[in-house]
Amino acid sequence: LNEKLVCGYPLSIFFIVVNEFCERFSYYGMRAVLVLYFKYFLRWDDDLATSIYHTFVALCYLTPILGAIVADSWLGKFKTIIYLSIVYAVGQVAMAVSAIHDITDSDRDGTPDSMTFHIVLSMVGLFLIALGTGGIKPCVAAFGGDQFGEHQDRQRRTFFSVFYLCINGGSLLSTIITPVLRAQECGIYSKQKCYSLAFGVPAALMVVALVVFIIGSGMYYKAEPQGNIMLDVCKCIGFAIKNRYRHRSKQYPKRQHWMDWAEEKYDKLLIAQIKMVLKVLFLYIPLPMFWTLFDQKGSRWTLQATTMDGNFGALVIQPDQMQTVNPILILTLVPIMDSLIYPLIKKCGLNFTSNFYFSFILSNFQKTLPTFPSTSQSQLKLLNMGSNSVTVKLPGNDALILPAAQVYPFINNCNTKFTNLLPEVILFKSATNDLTSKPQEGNNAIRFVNGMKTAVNVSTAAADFGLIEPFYYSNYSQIKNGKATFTLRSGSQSCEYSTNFGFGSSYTFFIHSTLVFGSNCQDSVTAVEDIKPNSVHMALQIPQYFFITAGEVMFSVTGLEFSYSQAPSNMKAVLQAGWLFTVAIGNFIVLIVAELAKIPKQWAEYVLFASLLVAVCVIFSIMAYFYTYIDPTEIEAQFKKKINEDDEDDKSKPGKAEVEMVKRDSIKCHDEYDKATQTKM
Ligand SMILES: C[C@H](N)C(=O)N[C@@H](CC(=O)O)C(=O)O
Repeated sequence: LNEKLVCGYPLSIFFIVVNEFCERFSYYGMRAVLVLYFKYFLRWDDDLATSIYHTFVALCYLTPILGAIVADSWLGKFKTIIYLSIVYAVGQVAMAVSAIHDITDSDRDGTPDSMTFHIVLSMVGLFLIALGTGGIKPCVAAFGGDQFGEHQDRQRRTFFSVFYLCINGGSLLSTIITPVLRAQECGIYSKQKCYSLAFGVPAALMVVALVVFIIGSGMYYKAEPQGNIMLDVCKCIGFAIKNRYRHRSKQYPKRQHWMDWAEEKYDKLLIAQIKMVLKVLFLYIPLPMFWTLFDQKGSRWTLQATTMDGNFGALVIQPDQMQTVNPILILTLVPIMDSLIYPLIKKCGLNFTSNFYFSFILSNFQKTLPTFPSTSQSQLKLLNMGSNSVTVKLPGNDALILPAAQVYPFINNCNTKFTNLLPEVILFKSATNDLTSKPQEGNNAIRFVNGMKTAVNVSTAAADFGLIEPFYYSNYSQIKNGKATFTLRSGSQSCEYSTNFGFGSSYTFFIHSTLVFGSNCQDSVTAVEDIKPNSVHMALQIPQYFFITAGEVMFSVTGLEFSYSQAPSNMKAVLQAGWLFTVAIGNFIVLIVAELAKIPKQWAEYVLFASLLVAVCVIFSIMAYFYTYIDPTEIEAQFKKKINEDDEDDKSKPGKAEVEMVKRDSIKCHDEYDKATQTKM
C-alpha cells in the first residue's frame, strides 16, 4: 500500500474525495434542472418529462452492475474510473450543447426550429452520463476503501463518513447553483433561459473531477482485477436450478436448500456465500417502493413546486432549488442521528437495525385555475370600456349590468352569435386569446387592453407590449414576480403604472378612456385577474422533504452498512450492486405509473404511492423480524479452517475412505452454517 500519510490518512484519498465531490456536483446539478429542461425547452408534457427523467435515473442505477463487472474482471477499478469518467464528461458536454437554442434557431425567433436535433443530442448525452455515473459508482467508493491497510480500520470508517458528506456537499451546492444559472437569460441571436449554462457548469465540474483523479494517479494503490465474481455467482445459481430440474423426480432425496444442488460442481464455500447473499437480496424485495417515492423529488415534486409561491421574504426560491432541502437535512440529520438518536435508542434496549421507514406526501390541493370551457363551449369576456355602467342583453340570456371598466367572463355554446353590442363593450373569444393554463416557470402572463380613442404604447424593463390600437388588446408577455413598472406612451406623452406580482398568475390590464397622460395613471388602469397567483407556499413542501430525508437517513445510510456487514468478503460489490438495483426498479415503478396508469388527478397518484409504501412497510417489518443475522467472516473462517484441515489430512493419508470423510465433514460444516443462520434476531 502507498505509505504517504497525512494525519494518519493515505494522501491518495484526498484526490478521491475531491473527485467524488466534483462528480456528485456534476450529477446532481444536471439532474436538478433536467425535468424543467424537458418541460420548458423540449416542450414535453408533465408525464413524458417525469417518465424520461425516471428512465434516466433507473439507467444510472442499472449501470453499476456493468461497471462492477468491467472493473472486477477486466480493467481494474482505476482504469474503469478513468475511461468511464471520459464517457461521462462527453455526455455532460452533449447535454450542454443540446440546450443551446441558437444552434437550430435559423429564423432567430428564440425557439429551436429542429427540436429533433435537441432531443436526439440530449438523449445521447443522458445515455452516456448514465453509463459513466453508474459505471464508476461502485468503483470509486471501493477504490477509496482499497487505499487503507488492514490496520487502518478506524481511518477507513472516517473516510466513508467524509465520502458521504462530500456526496451531499456536492449535491447541496449544485442544487443551489444550477437552478440560478438556468433562470438566467442567454443566447447569441435571442435571449432564452440558460439551460446550456446550467448543464455546462456540471460538465466543467466533471472534467475537473477527472483531472483531479488523474493527478493523484501516482499515489494510488491499484489492486489487480480479482476475476468476475458476479459471473461465478450467476453460473453457480444457474447450475443449481438446472441440476434441481434434472433431478426433479421423487427418487432423488430432497436437499436442505435449493442452492445445495450446485454441490456437484461448485465449491461449498461459494455455495454458502451465495446463500448469504440471497438471504439479503430476498429482504431487498420491498425496497424499490421507497425509492419510488424518494426519487420523485426531482420530477413530480419539482413540477409541483412550479405551481407554488416561492417568495421566502428576502429570498425567492426557484422550484428546482427546493431539492437542496434534501442534502441540507442529510448534513444536519446524519450527525444528530449518529450522536444522539441511535445511542438513545440503544440505551432503551431497542434493536433498531431493522429499519422502519415512512414518508408522507402533502398533495397540492391548491386551486388557482378558473373553470375553463369544455370542447363544446367557448368562453367570452365582456369588457365595459366606458366610464358608466351599461346593460347588455345577450340572446337567450338575462340582461347583464356591466359596471364601468369591468370584465364579465361568460361561457357560451360555440354557435351563438352576438351582434349589436354597445361600442364601448368589447367581446373577447377565449379560444383564440385567453391563456388556459398556468404561465411557465412561475412567471405571470400579462396583457393590456386599450380603451382609449388613441393608440397607446406599453412597455416595462422586461417586456414590450408594442403599440395597442384603440379598443384592441396586446399579446401576453411574461413578467417575473415582484414589482413591475409599466410605461404607457402616446406620442411624446407618457405616464407610469406600477403593480406587484406573485407567481403563476395571469392578468388583463384595462387602460381607461379617461386616462390623462402627464399625470399619475395609477387610477386609470384596472387589473382583472384571469388566473389567480399560486396560493400554496413552497415552504409546505418542507415537511414532505423532512419525512422522506428522515427515511433516507434511517433506511439508506443504515441499509448500505447492513448490506456491507451481511455480505461475504468477496461479494460486497455484488450486494452493493443489488442495493443500487432496487433504486433502478423503484424508478421503473414511477415510469409505469406515470406512463401507463395515467391517473388524472395528481393527488390521487400521490395517495396511491403513499398507500403502497405503507403496505410495503408492514411487509418489510415482518420480513425483517424473521431475518437472522449472520457473521460472514466467522462462517468463512470455519469453512477455510475445515478446508485446510482436510488438505493436511489428504497429504498425510491419501485414500478413498479419507476423501469420503472430508466430503462428510464438509457437509457437516455446511449444516452448521444452516443451523447458525437459524438463530432468530
Ligand atoms: C444526495 C443524496 N442524499 C445522497 O446521499 N445520495 C447518495 C446515495 C444515492 O442515492 O445513490 C449518492 O448520490 O451516492
